[in-house]
Amino acid sequence: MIVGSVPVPGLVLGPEEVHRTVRRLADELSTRHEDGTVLVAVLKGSLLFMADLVREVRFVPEVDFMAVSPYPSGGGRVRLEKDLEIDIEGRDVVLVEDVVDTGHSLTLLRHELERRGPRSLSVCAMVDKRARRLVPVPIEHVGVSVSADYVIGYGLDFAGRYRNLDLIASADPAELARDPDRYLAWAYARRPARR
Ligand SMILES: O=P(O)(O)OC[C@H]1O[C@H](OP(=O)(O)OP(=O)(O)O)[C@H](O)[C@@H]1O
Ligand SMILES: Nc1nc2[nH]cnc2c(=O)[nH]1
Repeated sequence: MIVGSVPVPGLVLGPEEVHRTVRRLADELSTRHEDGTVLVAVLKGSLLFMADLVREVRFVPEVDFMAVSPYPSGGGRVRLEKDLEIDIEGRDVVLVEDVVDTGHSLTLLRHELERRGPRSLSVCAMVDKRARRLVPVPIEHVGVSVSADYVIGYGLDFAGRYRNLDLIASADPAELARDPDRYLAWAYARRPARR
């Protein structure tokens, strides 16, 4: 979105809508899951989402973390950077993702978790960029589907910025590549007042 000569991101979900979305997803999970369900967050982007989700679910979750990263050679290949600490065989597992883009990361993660023999496995993703998908992969619980190419906020960064925002916005990656701080003033002006 361009206002005058200053490009600004498009708001996808404001802080209230983010919170409502997390509550809805937590309700969905709570109808299907019971105490002991393992919530696996994918680092680093799922940091805020996971922190909010565990406070909204109505069962006692166990939490663990994984991380993946693309091979430098590219081509959509992804490798596991950090593995779980717990054994998930026979457990109900929910993978908590901030965003699904091409689907390469989620495909690897689903495969990795499935082969360990969980009792059930589902995915809860805050943002689904469906139009960008290169590999079809199931997502059982979706927060918001967006047509944007690139989103920031609520865990999603550009060069380390914007993760700590309570909102989700679409942004122009070319603009961010030119100036990673481009949207900081816009974003910080929208931070909720401190309680
Ligand atoms: O569907 P894909 O194209 O594979 O993209 C999705 C991946 O991208 C994000 O991580 P990111 O690489 O931004 O790392 P970060 O969470 O550590 O910032 C997200 O957490 C997924 O793991
Ligand atoms: N920040 C950010 N990271 C991503 N990784 C994959 N897609 C995205 C996105 O839209 N935004």
